Amino acid sequence: MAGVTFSNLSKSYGNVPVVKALDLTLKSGEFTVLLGPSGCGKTTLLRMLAGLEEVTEGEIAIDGRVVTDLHASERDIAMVFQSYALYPHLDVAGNIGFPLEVRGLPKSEIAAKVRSVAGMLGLLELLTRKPKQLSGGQRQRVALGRAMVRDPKVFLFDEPLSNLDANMREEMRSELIRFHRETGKSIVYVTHDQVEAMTMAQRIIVMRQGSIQQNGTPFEIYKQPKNDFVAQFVGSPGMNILDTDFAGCLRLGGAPLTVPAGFDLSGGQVAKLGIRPEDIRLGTSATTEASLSFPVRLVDVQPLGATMIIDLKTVGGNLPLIALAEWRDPGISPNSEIEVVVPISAVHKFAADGVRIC
Ligand SMILES: Nc1ncnc2c1ncn2[C@@H]1O[C@H](COP(=O)(O)OP(=O)(O)OP(=O)(O)O)[C@@H](O)[C@H]1O
Repeated sequence: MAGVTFSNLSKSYGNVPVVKALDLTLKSGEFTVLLGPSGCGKTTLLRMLAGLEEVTEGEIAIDGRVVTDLHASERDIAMVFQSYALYPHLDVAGNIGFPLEVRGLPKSEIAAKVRSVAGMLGLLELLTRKPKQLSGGQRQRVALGRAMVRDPKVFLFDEPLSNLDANMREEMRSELIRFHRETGKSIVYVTHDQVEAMTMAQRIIVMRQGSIQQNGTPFEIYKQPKNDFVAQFVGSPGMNILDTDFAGCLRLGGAPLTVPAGFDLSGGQVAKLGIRPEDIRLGTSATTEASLSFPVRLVDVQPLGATMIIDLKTVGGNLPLIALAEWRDPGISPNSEIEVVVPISAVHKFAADGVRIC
């Protein structure tokens, strides 16, 4: 099975670099998600892998074979786009079977392969429909079927679910996970949606401005973000990052903060504290864990259903802080003060340049 290696890979448009000297190896059979904000270079990287975009510098290898200068058709990959890119004049069977028609396979073999793939994707009832007679989710399944029928070494997906409504997205996420489990194929999947990344990926590559910020499992990315950018980008809502400084003691937005014994300040290197919204407890409810606690003002509460987002501001420093808790009456009204408690095991520390301090 196919692993992918990018070596010192760069891409510039004119003199604007969009992928910068990137070194990355993707394991064979892994479901890898390229995650990052709009414009960070994810699609460009995927298109270079697909052979749809020229490389400015560096090398790409699939399965140990250098493909940098090979035409897209010689790379044994299949790409599924956000826009589906189906042929409107062909029915579902025609669209799925198209790559095999091009290869000149016998009609009976094509029909058998199309039925097998359509069966896996729940499309057997729809084989004679045209794309315009299908829902968005069904169209995306046809696009997936057209990629699957080729049995490529690597599947590439470019934000394939972003045109679907929330329910359909959830359903397709489950199908893609099942598809990967059943085929064991290498998948490289581009998205800026961190929920998609967390739910489907075995490995997440977080990108920003053409460079890799972190390469890790979803657990590593969430629990041990390498810097404050990853910490804030991953999570919904993202991690709170609070500026600190030292003036005799640790201060939070200028207000003194008492830290419990065992809270290592790494010789004053800590410039920012990171706290996940779900790790914040409201009120000084009894905890046996060593914790940070400080006063905040309640700004607003936004119920989400099972949970609620609580907007807070630190007292003294006026730093915004978001907490996530089970939906209930917070027991206080806007502008009143309350103590928040955060176990020190849940506090992330970052240096002034944003790099994680372990
Ligand atoms: N053909 C092009 N000519 C010039 N600049 C381009 C071209 N294609 C992409 N870019 C620029 O390269 C940068 C990276 O684009 P890319 O599409 O790879 O980002 P992305 O991370 O996939 O973003 P999105 O999530 O919005 O699709 C962007 O600043 C974009 O404007």
